Order: sequence, then structure tokens, then C-alpha cells
Amino acid sequence: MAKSVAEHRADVEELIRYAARASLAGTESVALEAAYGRVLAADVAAPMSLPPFANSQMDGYAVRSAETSGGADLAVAATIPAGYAAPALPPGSAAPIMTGAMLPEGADAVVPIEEAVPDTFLTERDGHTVRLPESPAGRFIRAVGSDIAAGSLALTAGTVLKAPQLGLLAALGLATADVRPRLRVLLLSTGDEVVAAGGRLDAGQIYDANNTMLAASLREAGCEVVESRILADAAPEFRGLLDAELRRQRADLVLTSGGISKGAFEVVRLALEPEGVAFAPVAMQPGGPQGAGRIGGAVFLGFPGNPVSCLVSFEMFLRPALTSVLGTPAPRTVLRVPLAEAADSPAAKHQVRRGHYDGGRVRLVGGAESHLVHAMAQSNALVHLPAGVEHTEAGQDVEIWLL
Ligand SMILES: Nc1nc2c(c(=O)[nH]1)N[C@H]1C(S)=C(S)[C@@H](COP(=O)(O)OP(=O)(O)OC[C@H]3O[C@@H](n4cnc5c(N)ncnc54)[C@H](O)[C@@H]3O)O[C@H]1N2
Ligand code: MOO
Repeated sequence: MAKSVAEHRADVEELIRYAARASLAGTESVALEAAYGRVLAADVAAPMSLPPFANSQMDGYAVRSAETSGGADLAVAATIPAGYAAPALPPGSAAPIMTGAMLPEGADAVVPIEEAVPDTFLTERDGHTVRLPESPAGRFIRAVGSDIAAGSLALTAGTVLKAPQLGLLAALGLATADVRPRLRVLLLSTGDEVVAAGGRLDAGQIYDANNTMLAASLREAGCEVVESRILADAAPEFRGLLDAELRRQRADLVLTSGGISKGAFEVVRLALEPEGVAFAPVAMQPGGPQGAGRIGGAVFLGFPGNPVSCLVSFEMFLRPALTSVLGTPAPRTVLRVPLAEAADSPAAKHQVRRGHYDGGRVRLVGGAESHLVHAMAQSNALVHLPAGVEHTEAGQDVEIWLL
């Protein structure tokens, strides 16, 4: 009997937990520019306060609030631009101050230039006075540490570094981040008919779609990908080439496409089944044939050769396992939306169709067959027609995952 989608997902997650043991335990230091999408290996404490000094939130005048009660005419003191140490504010005066400039000693409020009379900047040199309204203490002042205090927790271990988090680390003056090593994936396409893009096609051959597609999915998920194509007719030859690849470069996960179903030349299955890798069908369409197990110190997953089956296998099994174990990538957005047309699906299988969601309904794109790469490229969602369902009416709600 075929495994259920949930059973296979649990098996893949357990394998990925094993594959990720080195990533989860390790640390590498990377420059912030290279840290996008990486996962913090340890808590980060703020090495300094933000803001590091009290400064103005507005272009205006720095004042002693007590000297503004009921509105006041104050002598114009020396201008304070951003980026300089401010001299103390003389009593009875107001210092022109720019946004981000250091608050002078003695000042405890800032009056925006729009509220000053006149509302253009005057200079100390001309001996002017300026009329300012009453302003309470603290007005338009950004206090030291009001964003984060030195020594407090800035980011926790396990945080995925995206633009906002990288902005914080940069503001704290940190040039590098300690992140988890990425999962190393050896990605292999198999089959004598498969030729790398740009190569010459002989009769009966096709271009390799899977390596490019899966490499993109894996990189987006934060993995380090080593790609290769293995052409081998016989299982011992396949095993020899795979071992040679694994000696050449360490891998946590070996991911193959093709060569695992019922044909006469299924080299992946024939080579690895005797070593305990399981090739059990999953009650899913496409992506029914699946291989999973361990080879040497690495984890092995075998996806079926059809490109749509590969994408669906990645989205249904590997991507959720990576999210759950490593924290990247972010989970897919799941919605329940009306199906634009009626659809039939096999009751015994969880069918995953490709669809286009327009914000209201989801329309199926192409048929259920797993060779339809053009339709796949037009879709922006996976549409789930679960096991036990044979017919879905137009307008009925279905679960979709936004791609
Ligand atoms: N008698 C049966 N035949 C098949 C069954 C079955 O249950 N009984 N299952 C079918 C299903 S479903 C699938 S999916 C495929 C899976 O087969 P394999 O994983 O062994 O893959 P291949 O036979 O090597 O290739 C299948 C298909 O995909 C093309 N392919 C392979 N690699 C690539 C690549 N890198 N880029 C683009 N296209 C690729 C290949 O040429 C085949 O057309 O088996 C069914 N058969
Ligand atoms: O499982 Mo296959 O992927 O239906 O085409």
C-alpha cells in the first residue's frame, strides 16, 4: 500500500534533521553583505546603545524647555550640524540644530523650524533672536538607548537575516554575523536522455530541467548546492560515480531526480535499494515515486524524473522539512479560496495541481500530467485536491499554497 503524504513528510523531516546536525551545531562568520537569508547561530547582544547619543528628531532649535514657558524670544546660538560634538547651550539661547545632530548639554527639547518666528534659520553671527512657542521637556528628542540599550539582546539565535535584521546589525557597527553553516546538497540528474542546457540534443534526448529548477528551489531555501549529472546505464557504475562525487565534495544531502520508478533502467533505485534506501510509492500525484534513506554519512532523497513531479516533491516534502528543521525558507502562504472550475481527481491520491490565483479565485493551469513545464511556469500556486476527494465543484473552496 502506498504511504500517505503525511507519513512521507514525517520521514523526510526526520532525515533532514539528521542531515542538518552539522549545520545546527556549527558556526561560520560571514560579512553582512553575504549574510542575507542566513540563520543566526547565536544570540547577538548590542555592543552599543542606539541612539548612541541624545539627538534631534527635527530640523529646528534646541532649547531649555523651562525657558520657553508661555513662548519666548531667545538669542540664536551656534548652529549644530549632524556629525559634530555639540558645545553646551548658553542660558537664554536657542541653537539651530539639524535632524540627527547631537543635543547640546543643557538642552532638553527641540522646536521644529516650522514653529519658529521667523521660520527660516538665523545665525548666531548676526546677533538675532528667535520667537519660539512653549515646548515640554523631551519634545522631539531621541534619547540615548531609546531604540536599544548597550548589552541588551538585539537578535536571538535562529533568526533569519533579512533586510530589517541586517539593518540593525549594521547600525550596531557589526561588520560580520555568526551564522549556521548551510546544508550542503549534492544535486544529481540522471538518465541517458538528459542533456545539460546548451549541449547538443541527439534523437530521443531532452534538456535537463530538473537540476536548474531544484537548484533554484534549494538556493532560495538557503542551501549550498553542488550540481552534477550522472550518466550511467548500470547500477554498479552509478554507485561508483556517486561515491566518487561524494569523495570529491562533502554533502549532507544527496538529491537525485529520475531513475526510481518501474522501468528497466532505473539505475538510482537498482543501485540504492540493496543498501536499504526505501523506494515506496506515496499516494500523491504527481510525485508518486519517492526514494528516501541514508547513504554513507549523507541523507538521500530521490525525486521522480518528471519536472512537475520534482517541483511538487520539493514543495510537499523537502521544503517543509527545511523550514521545520533549519528555520529557512519561510513557510508557504496557505489560503482557502474558491476553485474557478470543476475538477476531478483520483480518490486514492492527494492530487497537486498547478493554478493561477488572481486574488479572488484560483484557476487551474494545464492538466494534471507531470511533464507540463510551460503550464507550471504560468502558475503562481499549488492547488490541493486531497485523498478521498473525487470531484470538486466550481466555486468550492480548495487549499492553495502560493509559490
Ligand atoms: N509502469 C509504470 N511506469 C511509470 C510509473 C509507474 O508507476 N508504473 N510511474 C510514472 C510516474 S508517476 C513517474 S513520475 C515517472 C517517474 O519515473 P522516474 O523517476 O524513474 O524518472 P525517469 O523515468 O527517469 O523520467 C521520467 C520522465 O522525466 C523525464 N526526465 C528525467 N529527468 C529529467 C530532467 N533532469 N529534466 C527533464 N526531464 C527529465 C524523463 O525523460 C521522463 O520523461 O515514471 C512513470 N512511469
Ligand atoms: O508521480 Mo508522476 O510524478 O504522476 O508523474
